[in-house]
Amino acid sequence: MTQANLTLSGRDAVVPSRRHLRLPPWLEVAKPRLIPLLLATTLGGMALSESWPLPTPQLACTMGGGALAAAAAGVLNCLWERELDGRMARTAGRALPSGRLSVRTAFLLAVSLTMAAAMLLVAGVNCLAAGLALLGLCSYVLLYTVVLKPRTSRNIVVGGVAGAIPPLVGAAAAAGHIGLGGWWLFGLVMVWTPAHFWALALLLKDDYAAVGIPMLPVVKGALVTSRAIGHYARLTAVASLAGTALLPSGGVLYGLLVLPLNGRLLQLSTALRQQPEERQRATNLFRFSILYLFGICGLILWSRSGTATLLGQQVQHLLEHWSTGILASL
Ligand code: HEM
Ligand SMILES: CC(C)=CCC/C(C)=C/CC/C(C)=C/COP(=O)(O)OP(=O)(O)O
Repeated sequence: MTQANLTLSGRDAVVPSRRHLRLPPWLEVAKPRLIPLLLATTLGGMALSESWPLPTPQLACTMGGGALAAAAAGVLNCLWERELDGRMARTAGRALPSGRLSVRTAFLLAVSLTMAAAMLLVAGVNCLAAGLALLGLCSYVLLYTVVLKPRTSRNIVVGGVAGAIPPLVGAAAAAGHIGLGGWWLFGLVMVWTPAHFWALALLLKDDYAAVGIPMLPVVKGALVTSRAIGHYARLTAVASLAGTALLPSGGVLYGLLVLPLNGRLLQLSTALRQQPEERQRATNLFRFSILYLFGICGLILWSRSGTATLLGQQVQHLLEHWSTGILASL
């Protein structure tokens, strides 16, 4: 398969959900396939607060408002990049560049989604959560899409702050302020983003090079990118362990169960570092990066359940018993 063909089908081969049916134009521009993981990190931010679990109406308003804000951000990103998308193989068929959706309709959709998100979060949650959601929207559209993406190869190191804001929205929704746990998950998503996206960017570098977007693989090549990915993967693995101390309950169990996730992340990033040009290795890492973050958020949520708390206490008792026995035998 030629490079161009692989790049053309790169989207289908790489982005997990691309094999599904095409969505209606007005839904496609909202980038709905990103929203489940963004909401998972929002839930993770909530579960890290002492106020977890939330009353159902507050939980529903937070998730609904977060989804609407992320959708609005996606539409605004597609609006701003419609000309650029039209020139890249992966995105040329999108609703705006292909004319399946008008700019006017998309703009009205973006304004409606933004207003609906703000109203739902202010009325059903609190002003801090609403303000943070709008900050996430603005940082994705203005800071990343408009300012950083076309200018610097480190665009997602800073631009990643946009995708890391949903945990802050969740923490603010649960407790009315952002505690240490919320900031920890914010930081974890920040350091997770480069490995997530640069693995994909390795597969799409011809696309980005053709339109002059200075993604790291275009500017520095596959070897430097794979090294940077390894650096951030290690940073992610270390940062994830802080959850053991920051979770209000079930931290020991979380700390044990996060180890295989980190092992796989480091294994895949090391494999890519050994063969940076091997496209399947980049694909494997990109796909796993999504499962990894779902896994982290799933562990955070589960560790706050009654079952996990009981199990965690037993594991902690066992560990204390073993350590006492080891010390006694020395
Ligand atoms: C600035 C930071 C980020 C960049 C530049 C980025 C970039 C991308 C790109 C280009 C795609 C392929 C999209 C497509 O072809 O339709 C993608 C897919 C994806 N991203 Fe990221 N991403 C970022 C942050 C995030 C964050 C924070 C999350 C969630 C917490 C996330 C979740 C996903 C998911 C779930 C997919 C797969 C979507 C699908 O299956 O169609 N990304 N990302
Ligand atoms: C709270 C809140 C609303 C936060 C916003 C979070 C958000 C929507 C993050 C999106 C991250 C992402 C997938 C960027 C890709 O943009 P891209 O332009 O590089 O992707 P593309 O090339 O596929 O269009």
